[in-house]
Parts: sequence; structure tokens; C-alpha cells
Amino acid sequence: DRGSVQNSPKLYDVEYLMPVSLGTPSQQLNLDLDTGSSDLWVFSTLLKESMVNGQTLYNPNASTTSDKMEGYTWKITYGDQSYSSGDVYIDTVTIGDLTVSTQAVEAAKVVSEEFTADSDNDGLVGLGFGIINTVQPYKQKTFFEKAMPGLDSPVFTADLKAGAPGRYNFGYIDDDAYSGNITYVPVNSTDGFWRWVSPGFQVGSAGSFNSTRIHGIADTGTTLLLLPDSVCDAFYSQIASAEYEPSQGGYTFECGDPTVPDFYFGTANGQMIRIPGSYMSYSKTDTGSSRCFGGMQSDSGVGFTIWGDVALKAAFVVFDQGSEQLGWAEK
Ligand SMILES: O=C(NNC1=NCCC1)c1ccc(Br)cc1
Repeated sequence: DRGSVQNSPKLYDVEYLMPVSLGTPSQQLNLDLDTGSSDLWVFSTLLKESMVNGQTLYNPNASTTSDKMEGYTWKITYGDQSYSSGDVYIDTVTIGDLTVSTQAVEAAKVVSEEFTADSDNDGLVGLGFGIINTVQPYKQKTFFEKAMPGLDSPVFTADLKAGAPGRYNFGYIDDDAYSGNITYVPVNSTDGFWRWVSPGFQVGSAGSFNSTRIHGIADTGTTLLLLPDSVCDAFYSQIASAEYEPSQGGYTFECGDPTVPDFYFGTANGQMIRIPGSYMSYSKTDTGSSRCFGGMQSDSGVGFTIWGDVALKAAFVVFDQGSEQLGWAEK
């Protein structure tokens, strides 16, 4: 079996949403596929109205195939301190013609203001490893872990694009979606993330390769590229107008600055993925400002690097849960 679904970026590529069908008759919600967490949760009719702001709500009582998991609850806090919690139902879930008939659907009763404010986002599909699923008293499998036994191949792929729709595929690799070869690196799933080691980086096409092992996770749910301070310094020192602005919470530079270089990160066997300098102009700092917030920021608060959407949208990425590897290709 296999599945394929289009993803659509929101403004500034801050997140990517995909249509997901839940229940019988099907209820379609737009969800954020997040490889940095492992809960599938949705805005639901269990929420207080004050926490809802335009989102589509999953109504378990309107689904003839939903079963409440009595006594089961969930509560999750994300790296950006947003959070949600609620009850748990079993129901059928379809993503891109791939159906899991007995998926744990976590129906929200409480969401933080960040989620309430994000009116296009109806919830998340966590495709990290099930070990960090938050359901109590017994953790639940992710959508991919439930689907995996029936798939042609135990992989899903992420093709995120800058300012354009891309695609998530399940169970196969579309050889027309990338150029050159896919280079695989080993993943350590101990803490539930797609964690891997990059051998180093290069700033600009004429720069030298810096061999320094960068431990980090591939996280579709994080917008920016969060790297060690030493790497950020090496990058922003090449941009004439760049400065670290504590008031803005990070590095900024003049939006039109012509000196913004490309950034390359190593994967394996000498392969590097090139992130165009244009991806590093994340957003204007304030309306009317001429300064842009950088797409690369420090990972100092986090403890390890997060290869978020700014990096992932430069590549075709294979999440191989069968062999616990990540595949990287240019496109
Ligand atoms: O929360 C994380 N990723 N997903 C999402 N962020 C915001 C909503 C969804 C995240 C995961 C690991 C680390 Br380390 C830091 C952050």
C-alpha cells in the first residue's frame, strides 16, 4: 500500500498543512505533519468556544466509527512552549488515500493561545517515534507506525518547497521528485526524534568546508534552522548588514542585502545540501521595516540543532523508519 498528499505552505513558509480525513462519514481537517513530535491531535467539539478561532473541529459523536478510549488522556508541550491536551478516541484516519482504520485520534479539550491564533491549523500529525507519544495510561502508535506493516516500503518522504505546494509520500520513493542520488545517514531514535549527525558545513560556494559534527533533528514542525552559535557566527559574519538584535530575539539583516550567501550542510559521502541565501530572509522584523529576521538562528536554548523547514525545503528527505535512516537528496 502507499499514499501521497499535497502539502501547502502558509505565509513565509511558517508551517505546511495537509488535508486529512477522519471518521465516518469523513471529516476533513488541515493538519501539520510534525516529525518533531508523535501525537496525532485535532481541534475538536470538546473545546471551549473561546479556544476556537476558525479551525475545523473533529466531532467524534458525528462519526459512526469512533470509539472513546475511556480513561485515556494526553497532554503535550512543544519546543516553542505551545501546548494542548484532551481525550482519546479510536477512529479511521486517511492521509492521501492511505487509511489506518484504528488510529488513536487525540481530541483537544485545551489548546494554548498560539494554536487558537493559528486559524488555518486544525491540529498535528506527529511522525516522530511512538516512544514519545504522550497518551496515558498507555502510549499510542503514530499514524506511520500503524500504517507501516502494510506499506510497499517502510518509508515516508517530505518534499517541502519555498512558497509553493509540495508533497508527502508514504510507502514509496518517487524517483522523479529529486535530482542526483539520495545519501543516507544513520538515525538515533532513542529520544523519539529523527536525530542524526552532519559532518559539517560551508558558507558560500567559495567558502571552505568546516568539518565539525553537528548533532540535530530533522523537524518538519519547526519553521527555522537552529544551529550552534559558532555556525551562526560564521554565516552572519559574511553578511554586511547582519547583526544580532536581542530586542528582535535573534540575527537580522537588511532584506535586500546582496551579500547573503548560500549555506551548505554535509550529509554523508561528501554530499552537501545547498540552502539558497534567499531562504535565509525569513520575514520582515516589523511592518514597514527594511530589516529581515534570519532563517538561521541559534540553537543555544534547545541543546541540539533543529533542521527545520528552512533546511528541509532545500532537499528531498526520506524518513526511513524500517532501517532508522534519513535520506537526503537535492531537487
Ligand atoms: O516542538 C517541536 N517540534 N514541533 C513543533 N514545534 C511547534 C509545533 C510543532 C520540537 C521538537 C524537538 C525539539 Br529539540 C524542539 C522542538
